[in-house]
Amino acid sequence: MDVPDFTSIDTAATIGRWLGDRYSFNYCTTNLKLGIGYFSPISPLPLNKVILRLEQVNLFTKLKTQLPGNQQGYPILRDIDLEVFQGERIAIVGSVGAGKTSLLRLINRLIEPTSGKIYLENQEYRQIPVIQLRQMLVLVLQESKLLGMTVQQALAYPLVLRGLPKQTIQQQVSYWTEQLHIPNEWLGRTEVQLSAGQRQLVAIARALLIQPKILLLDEPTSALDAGTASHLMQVLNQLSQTHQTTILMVNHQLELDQMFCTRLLHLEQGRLSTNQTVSEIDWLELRESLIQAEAQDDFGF
Ligand SMILES: Nc1ncnc2c1ncn2[C@@H]1O[C@H](COP(=O)(O)OP(=O)(O)OP(=O)(O)O)[C@@H](O)[C@H]1O
Repeated sequence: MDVPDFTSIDTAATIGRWLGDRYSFNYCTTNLKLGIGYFSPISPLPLNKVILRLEQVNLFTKLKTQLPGNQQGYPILRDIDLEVFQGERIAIVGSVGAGKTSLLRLINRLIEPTSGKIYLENQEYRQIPVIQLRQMLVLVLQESKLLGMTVQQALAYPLVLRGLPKQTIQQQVSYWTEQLHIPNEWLGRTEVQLSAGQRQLVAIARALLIQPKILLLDEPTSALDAGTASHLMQVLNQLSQTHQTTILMVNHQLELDQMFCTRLLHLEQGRLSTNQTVSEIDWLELRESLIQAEAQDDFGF
């Protein structure tokens, strides 16, 4: 995408169009559409089991130099109430710095809320041993590390920790690498020998190998080409339908959110302004609101 032409007379309109492309229903999704064509229709979910619940969750980050009168720190997430049903596919959108990644990190317990409670299958987070929590939910961030391992070792590692027999581990690794079209040549490579997109795909494969109940994905297609992204979404779609895996995904491509997800959360300055099923969303209004918020953040209008 080209950057705006700041010399243009109609700068605001140019920037608006530029930002608009980012939230476009067509941007980067031409090939995705082909993939989406393969999606089996989203079957109605038996929304009968709440798997995750957030109650009045607030997150403040303390600044090193606190301003007088602001001893609480900087607000990142405010008054988040959320119920997630098993098998839901939830898109999280919001402009830069709205708190999307922080929400995923909270749910994955990489950070603790300043106040409020989080429950997984009705058990309060602090009562669940972290090791057990890590097996139930997995977070894939945009930048994933292989921690000095080869791809093969990194993929096998979570299963080795579980003490599974070598043959089972090999079968599982082969199954998921095949599913995600990860070629055998990558298996001997280390992190520095992989592109950003290859690393992203390997990180997702590793998450799927853990077979979590909840999969947290931070912009899972950001480094992938359209064809690979489309294939990934098909795999995730199938996983969600066959295993009732719950997926929460930060993603800026609204068309993909509309096709793949069952519900959408819109975060605005740390608050949940929208929490609706995809059929209830006014997509054009949402797009406009995202563009406006970003223009305000970036350009002050
Ligand atoms: N460890 C931290 N210390 C201080 N502030 C932080 C920390 N982590 C996040 N923040 C702040 O919290 C806010 C939300 O950050 P977060 O990364 O969750 O936003 P986001 O919606 O994921 O943004 P983006 O779309 O740019 O990834 C930002 O203002 C950010 O500067």
